[in-house]
Amino acid sequence: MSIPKPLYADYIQQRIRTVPDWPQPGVQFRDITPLLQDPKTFRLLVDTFVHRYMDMQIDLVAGVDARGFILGSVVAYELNLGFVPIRKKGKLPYLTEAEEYELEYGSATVEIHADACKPGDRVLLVDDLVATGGTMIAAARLLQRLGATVVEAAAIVDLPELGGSRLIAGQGIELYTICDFAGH
Ligand SMILES: O=P(O)(O)OC[C@H]1O[C@H](OP(=O)(O)OP(=O)(O)O)[C@H](O)[C@@H]1O
Ligand SMILES: Nc1ncnc2[nH]cnc12
Repeated sequence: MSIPKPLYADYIQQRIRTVPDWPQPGVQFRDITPLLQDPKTFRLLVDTFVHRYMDMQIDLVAGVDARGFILGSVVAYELNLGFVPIRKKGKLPYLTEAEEYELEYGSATVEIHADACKPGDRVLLVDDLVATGGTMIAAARLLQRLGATVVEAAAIVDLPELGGSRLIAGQGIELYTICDFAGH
């Protein structure tokens, strides 16, 4: 059964700006900065996630570098939980686990501190957007390698035509998004 759309999904979606041909021709960039800038939509956005997760016995919230930090840390704070940053390669100072993933062109690596969570932890994974799904899957693999259970992956936006949400589901990871956009 699919998860019903949250009450304010349209209100939130209307405040996401589309910038054509950025960062390269053909890409429709879904810019969440207007959503964050407006205090009412920012609060609605955070509250939407808090309402969804407040009864799910989450132990920890993990957010993906960089836009996943903005949302994930506030959601963690509101849920009275700790926050774990999953960072791009070379930024974390202590012992790390790393996972490489494919981008549209080339590859990238995300890292997590080896002691960021412990076996059995129930983790909520947060990013702003799912496109090809590579980032979310790599982040989930890092958490799983440390023995955590990814209770759900959550994002504001899904771009279903890029196939990421299907890939994430294919990995057995539950995905919750507030709105989706056609096209890239
Ligand atoms: O589903 P995918 O194809 O993996 O794409 C989604 C990722 O792309 C964007 O981050 P980006 O890599 O542009 O980094 P940034 O947050 O530093 O801008 C976005 O914030 C997601 O993390
Ligand atoms: N179209 C898009 N808009 C915003 N962030 C993205 N990350 C990958 N594709 C994106």
